[in-house]
Amino acid sequence: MPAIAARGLVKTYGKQRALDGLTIEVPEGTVFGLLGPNGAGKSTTIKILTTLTAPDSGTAHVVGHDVTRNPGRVRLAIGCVSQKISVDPWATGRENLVLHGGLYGMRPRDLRRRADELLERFDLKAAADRLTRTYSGGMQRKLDVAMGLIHRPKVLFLDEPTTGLDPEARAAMWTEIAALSRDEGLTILLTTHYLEEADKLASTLAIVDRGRVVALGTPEGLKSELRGDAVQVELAEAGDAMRAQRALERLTTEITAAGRSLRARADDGAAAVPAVLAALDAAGVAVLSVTVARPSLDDVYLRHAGRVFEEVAA
Ligand SMILES: Nc1ncnc2c1ncn2[C@@H]1O[C@H](COP(=O)(O)OP(=O)(O)OP(=O)(O)O)[C@@H](O)[C@H]1O
Repeated sequence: MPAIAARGLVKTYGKQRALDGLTIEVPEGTVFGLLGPNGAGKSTTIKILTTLTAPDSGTAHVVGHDVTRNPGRVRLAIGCVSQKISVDPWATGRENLVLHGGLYGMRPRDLRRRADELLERFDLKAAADRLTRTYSGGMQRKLDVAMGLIHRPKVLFLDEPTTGLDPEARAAMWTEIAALSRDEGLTILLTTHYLEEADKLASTLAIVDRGRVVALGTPEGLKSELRGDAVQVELAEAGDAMRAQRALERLTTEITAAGRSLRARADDGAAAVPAVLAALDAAGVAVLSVTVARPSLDDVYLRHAGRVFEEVAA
């Protein structure tokens, strides 16, 4: 039985179709990433799976319980860490954990022990009895995740767990999330805008666009579907994009233009560079740079959603 199974989820807000038949299945003990730009439908999916809102149609089960028929069972089995930090700034780290565990009706002795265990695990022991308003963003985020785990859930939902963190705190959070799934067999569903985060953490990835899953697989599998290298050309003038596109048609495939950037694919990118430069020069197109890279998740996104990820996110 999968830990999470959602089939054909549809959710509409007024005229806005947030989910348009989204289907995912998450095996127990794995980290599943929902990757997509702002407005793709990631948070709406989490809201449905965590019983905060009901789908217009479709079904969803979490650890075997139907989210609409049996929300109480689902809530006991899951931990949620929402996009916004939910720690009480006027309580200490330990108090936050105890307050949160109390909501689940945990017994005081067990709760104290579990709070200590989590403070230790998230390296917050020294700060445990300080008001959390004195914590750094990274520490607050760690406490937030610890709160989500207080009642020993089987499935943890993390909605953009590293948004707003500096690179160091982000890397530390990645280490924690990977360890949670590896050491404790926790099933984790996370949403992210960061291609790098999805690449690093998720064993399976669903790329979401306009409320649907447009690509599904392991990060490596998705990347290896793409043949050859990605060639990116920065033009001096956006007005040259059409001419440049035509000049590259015989040398590369899958050419797309966005502003002054052109992306294309070539079997051997490095070998294609001189020919690309020569063809653009012959067409009278001024070039600022040409770069070649192995396919990234960005290329996977472009292939499946027909758009460049960063642009959509911006
Ligand atoms: N309560 C609401 N009322 C109206 N529209 C909503 C509501 N919640 C979400 N939407 C709309 O539904 C669409 C999907 O939103 P959702 O928050 O699920 O996307 P997301 O992928 O999580 O984006 P983000 O990365 O910004 O959190 C968006 O167009 C959004 O504006």
